[in-house]
Amino acid sequence: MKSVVRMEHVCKDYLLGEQTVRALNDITLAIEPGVFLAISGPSGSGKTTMLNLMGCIDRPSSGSIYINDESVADKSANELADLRAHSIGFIFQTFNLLPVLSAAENVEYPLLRRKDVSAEERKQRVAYFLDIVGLARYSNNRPNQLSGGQRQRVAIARALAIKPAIVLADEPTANLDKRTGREILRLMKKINQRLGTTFIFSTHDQKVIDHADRLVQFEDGRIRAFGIRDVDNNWRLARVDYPDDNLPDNAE
Ligand SMILES: Nc1ncnc2c1ncn2[C@@H]1O[C@H](COP(=O)(O)OP(=O)(O)OP(=O)(O)O)[C@@H](O)[C@H]1O
Repeated sequence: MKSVVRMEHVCKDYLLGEQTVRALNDITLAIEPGVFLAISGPSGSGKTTMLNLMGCIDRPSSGSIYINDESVADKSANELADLRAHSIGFIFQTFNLLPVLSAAENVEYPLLRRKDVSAEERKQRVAYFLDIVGLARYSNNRPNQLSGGQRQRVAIARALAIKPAIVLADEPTANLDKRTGREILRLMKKINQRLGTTFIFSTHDQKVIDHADRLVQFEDGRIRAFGIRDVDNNWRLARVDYPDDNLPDNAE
């Protein structure tokens, strides 16, 4: 079956002084195109690490990662940058807009790397995606002339401008008030349904999880459960058990 992201036995270790921290422990999963997938789990469980690996911002310590069924293991830094520029949009908790650029220029920015997109098409895409996120009137505003919700809308338009197969969003509503956060999620969902873009986002928040149609629950760098909505819109959760689950904490 075709997948937008596939991981096989992926581990990620960070070196912290003398100590090795295992942030991801033997992750295997495949994500189908077009899903609206939440990665949930407590702080430190590995969500951001997972998104960084999916986005080819970082490399795994071991295991294999495939984007659109193509292995990324042998790609150079430059080839990974190209892959990101064509296939992966990013949305961050802190928006990460360039403060000296207008909303339109921020949306245009990732397209400047794309030699296959003409100046004319760049303009059209900027206008189209600013319109999709409801900000056509604000195209000349700089980020500090926009509200938090509007800034995140610009970031969504920026992520979409490359027409990515996947949008990765690290806690996209964490810095927004509840109402604005809900609006941003509804907007992401609308785009998911209208354009078929795969959205993968991390969150702690049950209200955010409620918008998803797929769920991957993390705990201590491992997948604890996979979730899928059934026909009645209820979660059907498949728990993943590990051989060491029932060992007492002091077991050798
Ligand atoms: N650059 C790093 N160097 C060392 N350890 C790291 C680094 N980045 C993450 N870690 C560790 O890896 C583990 C997973 O971190 P990660 O940021 O992926 O978790 P998270 O689920 O996204 O947490 P949060 O919800 O707080 O953002 C944690 O134990 C964290 O301390």
